[in-house]
Amino acid sequence: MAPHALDSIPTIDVEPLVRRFDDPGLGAFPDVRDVIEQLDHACRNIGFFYATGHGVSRELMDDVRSLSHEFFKLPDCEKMRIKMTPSSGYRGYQKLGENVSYGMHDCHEAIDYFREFGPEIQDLELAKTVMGPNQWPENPKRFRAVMEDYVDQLRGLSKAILRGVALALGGEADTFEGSRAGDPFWILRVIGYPPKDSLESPESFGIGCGEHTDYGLLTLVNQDPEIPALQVKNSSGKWLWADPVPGTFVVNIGDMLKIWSNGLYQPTLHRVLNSAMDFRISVPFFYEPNFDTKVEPLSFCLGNSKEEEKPVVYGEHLVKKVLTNFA
Ligand SMILES: N=C(N)NCCCC[C@H](N)C(=O)O
Ligand SMILES: O=C(O)CCC(=O)C(=O)O
Ligand SMILES: [Fe+2]
Repeated sequence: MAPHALDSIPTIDVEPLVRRFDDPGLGAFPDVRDVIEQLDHACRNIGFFYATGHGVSRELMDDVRSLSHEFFKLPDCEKMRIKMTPSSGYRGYQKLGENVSYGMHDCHEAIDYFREFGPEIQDLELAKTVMGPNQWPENPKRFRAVMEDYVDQLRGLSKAILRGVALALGGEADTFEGSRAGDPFWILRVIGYPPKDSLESPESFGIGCGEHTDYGLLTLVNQDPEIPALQVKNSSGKWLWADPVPGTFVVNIGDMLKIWSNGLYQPTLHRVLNSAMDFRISVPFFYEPNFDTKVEPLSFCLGNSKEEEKPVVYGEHLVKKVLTNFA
């Protein structure tokens, strides 16, 4: 069935999935079935939804963003102490305009954290590009501990949502575990979008973040309240605002889910416009497959399209993206 273009982004209360996460009969509960149906609808038709009932406290979500504000307010020389370079595995701080989307300098500064590799991956030639220690600032003092706690919680939440997505596709709940995504790579991007009229040469930048799809399985975005900035392109090509709804995550699917679902769940183009007068923070968490996994259509998804999606090794896809982002 062709996707049905939605004119608004649905909200899904994922609480039953979170509460019953470890129940072996997960897919049989009526409340879980209800969530699965909503997930299927959202993933087929728009690839985006707001998640409520996710169990991450409002205090933690707010804390993550306010520590990020504090960091970006520091003088440049202090921020540059955790500068991202090729030898840091592209992990660390990038100043305004360093990230590039399709040739335009994005109007944001950011810190990238990537999952650190265990010994099995350390020997992989492919992993060398993004290998290195994560870089944590000395200030704010609580930054590292709070972000690490946040990553732990979002890993658990993403796994729970993906159990629902797996059931929605008609697979077993643990489809995205084990050798597919049981040892998930992840990325945390702490992003700051300055108001454009605060810049000395606004003409040298593109928009906050140029249109793109995300690279992996699932993205969970925690954005500042009251600043509409994120836009999502629906299947009729219309840009919809994903306005902030305090206490929710904006969730979207990534490139790898398209391959695994053989085209049924397509990642959606989105972009960021920073037209507000205030500095905006957004902290997306990207939950990805195992770094060395070969992603190919799931056997029970082959019938979703006449053509078969081409397999890719997730790590190759990521490295290619990272290298073009900082060209
Ligand atoms: N890990 C993820 N998904 N990061 C998204 C960054 C998107 C901007 C990037 N310049 C691009 O064009 O892809
Ligand atoms: O800032 C946002 O709301 C989203 C950023 C984004 O799409 C990304 O970093 O992939
Ligand atoms: Fe994105």
